[in-house]
Amino acid sequence: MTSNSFPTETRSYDLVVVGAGPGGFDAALEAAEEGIKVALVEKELLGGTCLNVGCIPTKMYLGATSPVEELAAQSKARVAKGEIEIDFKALCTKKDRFIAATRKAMAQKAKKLGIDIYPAVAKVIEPGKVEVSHPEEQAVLEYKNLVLATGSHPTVFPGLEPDNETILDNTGFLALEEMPTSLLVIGAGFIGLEMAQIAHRTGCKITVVDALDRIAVYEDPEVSKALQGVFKRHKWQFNLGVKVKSVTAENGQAVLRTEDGQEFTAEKALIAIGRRPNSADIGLETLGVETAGPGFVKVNENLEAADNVYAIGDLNGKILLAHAASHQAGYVVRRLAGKTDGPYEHGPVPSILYGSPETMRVGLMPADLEGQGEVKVSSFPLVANPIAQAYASTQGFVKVVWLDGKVAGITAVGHHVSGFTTAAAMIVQEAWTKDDIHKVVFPHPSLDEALLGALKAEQLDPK
Ligand SMILES: Cc1cc2nc3c(=O)[nH]c(=O)nc-3n(C[C@H](O)[C@H](O)[C@H](O)COP(=O)(O)OP(=O)(O)OC[C@H]3O[C@@H](n4cnc5c(N)ncnc54)[C@H](O)[C@@H]3O)c2cc1C
Ligand SMILES: NC(=O)c1ccc[n+]([C@@H]2O[C@H](COP(=O)([O-])OP(=O)(O)OC[C@H]3O[C@@H](n4cnc5c(N)ncnc54)[C@H](O)[C@@H]3O)[C@@H](O)[C@H]2O)c1
Repeated sequence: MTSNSFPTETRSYDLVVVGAGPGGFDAALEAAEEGIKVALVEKELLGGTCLNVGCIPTKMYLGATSPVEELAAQSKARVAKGEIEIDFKALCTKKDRFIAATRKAMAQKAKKLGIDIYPAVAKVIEPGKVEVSHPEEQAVLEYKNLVLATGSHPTVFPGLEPDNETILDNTGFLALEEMPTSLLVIGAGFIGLEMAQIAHRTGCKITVVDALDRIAVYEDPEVSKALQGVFKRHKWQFNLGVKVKSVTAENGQAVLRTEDGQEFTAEKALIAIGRRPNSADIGLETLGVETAGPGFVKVNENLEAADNVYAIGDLNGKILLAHAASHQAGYVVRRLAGKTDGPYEHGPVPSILYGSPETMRVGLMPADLEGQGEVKVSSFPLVANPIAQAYASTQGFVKVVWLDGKVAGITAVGHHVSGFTTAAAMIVQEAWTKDDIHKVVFPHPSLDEALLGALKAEQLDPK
């Protein structure tokens, strides 16, 4: 990390940002672009969870291994045959190089904008003052405004703790030099399902265990069902509605025991059961900041946790997504620059579970709208779409959710459905009626036409 030398005297800034993930880095960058004097403190790596052990490495793996699924689909349709061999070592090198180059570019951009970067642990010592410490150095930074963007870490419980050799969390999984031959995936959420797909594509046998009775629980139940249907055809073993008692490393194997007495063994286990905020040890008590649940920082309608102290991104627990953190950063900077004085509003935030199939969701689903008006759904199966046919990936559908005749939400499951997410977000944001469909020309042939088909389809009561 290109760093600022540690000062012996106290330095003063208009804005001190703690954490250089998508929230903190974007806040620092946008503030500097507004002419605000900024210090950015990061104790590990520029880019935070997302760049180093989250969004980006998982997508590098999913992208590189995607041809495995595409060939498998064409081979089932008997139009192609053969095998794709993934050079996992080469993939790891490519991923590491790309991430390092991105960090370097980030540091250069920050330097160009005059941001002082401190590679240090930050802690608020009193209102208006942050101590930054490094093994050998320490300094105090004074702030007029403070943005806390310290992110989150994997949830662990006694008995469910990674050693990052046999029992992995996301960081351990992404540090593997070779994929295991079998993997126990504990938690069928975003991380579990994306990482299970990566491992599956390298030939790994997958066993999924979740406390709930369906996978991808944040998705519409029909989407979860379709997703699970595809993974079952991949011969993944599902054990849902099961409470995990412990997972331990025994003789070089991962052994999982459930509360109902079942035992599963595999070469490795992945624990992906949610995230907890990094809110301990950052000096919140000196600011009188309140937390909720496992420590998510409570913020007001302006994302303020205390006077002139903002908490954004995973730390406030509103939406644990990188683009949500960046959007919150943009709002805070506009507020500091005097460009807005209204409350934070974000409109529909899209969510995508990557892989093949993918899921996309934006806006509200029928379960969110109970008792709110006349709710209808219309859908279109991918099997009737020529591009889905061309890719021999016809499992899945697009579903539009209507509230009182206006689009309130859109979801989809299938190969490459993330491609029309931004279009879907705009349609939800503008709350299209059926008449608005003619405002935009949809290209032909395209997967987007499945979205058009769902918008045009008969509106029915939700199941
Ligand atoms: C495997 C995985 C895949 C993901 N994929 C996606 C995806 O595809 N799309 C998506 O939108 N989201 C994804 N996410 C979620 C996304 O990574 C987070 O929502 C996002 O990183 C949150 O950004 P943030 O800035 O709030 O925090 P973080 O990115 O966690 O950054 C916080 C930073 O603060 C630093 N820090 C903490 N405490 C201190 C301190 N006291 N002093 C100095 N520095 C400190 C940390 O070192 C860290 O660098 C994924 C997450 C994981 C784990
Ligand atoms: N593509 C993306 O946008 C993406 C990808 C990865 C992660 N993320 C973000 O990271 C966050 C964390 O991901 P995650 O997969 O860890 O969490 P998650 O909340 O998506 O899923 C956690 C799963 O673990 C299960 N679970 C919880 N406790 C359990 C227990 N004791 N035993 C068995 N199962 C248990 C839950 O029922 C749930 O299905 C997500 O909320 C998401 O916001 C996003």
